[in-house]
Amino acid sequence: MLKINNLHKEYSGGDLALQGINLELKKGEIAAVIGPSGAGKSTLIRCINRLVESTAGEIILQNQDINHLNKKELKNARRKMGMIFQEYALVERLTVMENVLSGRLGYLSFWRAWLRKFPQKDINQAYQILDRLGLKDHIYKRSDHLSGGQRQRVGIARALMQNPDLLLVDEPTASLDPKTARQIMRLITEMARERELAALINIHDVLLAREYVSRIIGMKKGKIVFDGSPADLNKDTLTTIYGEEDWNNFKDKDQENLASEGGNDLADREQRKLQLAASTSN
Ligand SMILES: Nc1ncnc2c1ncn2[C@@H]1O[C@H](COP(=O)(O)OP(=O)(O)OP(=O)(O)O)[C@@H](O)[C@H]1O
Repeated sequence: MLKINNLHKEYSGGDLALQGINLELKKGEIAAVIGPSGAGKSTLIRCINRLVESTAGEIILQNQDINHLNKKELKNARRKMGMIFQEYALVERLTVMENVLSGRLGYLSFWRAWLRKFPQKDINQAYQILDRLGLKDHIYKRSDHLSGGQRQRVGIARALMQNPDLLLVDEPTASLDPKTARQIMRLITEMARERELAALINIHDVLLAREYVSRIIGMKKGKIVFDGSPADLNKDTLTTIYGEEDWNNFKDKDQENLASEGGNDLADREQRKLQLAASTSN
């Protein structure tokens, strides 16, 4: 559903953020993008919906060449791409419901959008999604009265309201505590699976990526240097992505992180330990 061919991005200051990215994502496929700071992860995600204009290369989304769409065509194509941001990007003074409904703005006529006059079916859909995401009791609260985890759920709900085919997710857990981060990552991947959405998730937390997605894309200096399953992440591949480090401790660190993650029930933690053991056994 998404095919990226030889994508380049050079920022005006001369930074070569993307240097020949080739990538294909199938319908319903969820991939995490990992890599050191400055690798180009955010730039890649933002080039796909043209929040950042790429310098060369092709982005084919459902047979449309995104880089060559006019304004109206781009508006329509963007409806199919739900974006979830690290800092939530909510309108703070608006309620949860108003923020979620704004995911439908791209579908309304100019006057309906101007007057914020949403059809009843959109309002019903918003209630359903908010219920599914555990926000039923917060629907009419102002967004700035919510916790970080609740705000990110609103961000997820708004993206889902677009009825997207692709989720573009930029560091969704970076501002959250470890337990909330896991809940958010679980929700994003669950919702994508339920709706058969493809998703590209830029995330710094390798453990979370490894736990929740089956495909990991590793970037370094604007290039893809790893594309494989979580089980393929080992000392050598981590060194390729992040550089030299004592990765022997990586497994022990997993266990420490588990121990410090208070509040999870035992079964959940045992399950995670088993997954970690399986993925580090080679
Ligand atoms: N708006 C911009 N103008 C100029 N250079 C930029 C801009 N945004 C990013 N860059 C540069 O492009 C390169 C890639 O940045 P990008 O933010 O995509 O990396 P990243 O992997 O997402 O990093 P991080 O994990 O720290 O967010 C970096 O060298 C960065 O300095």
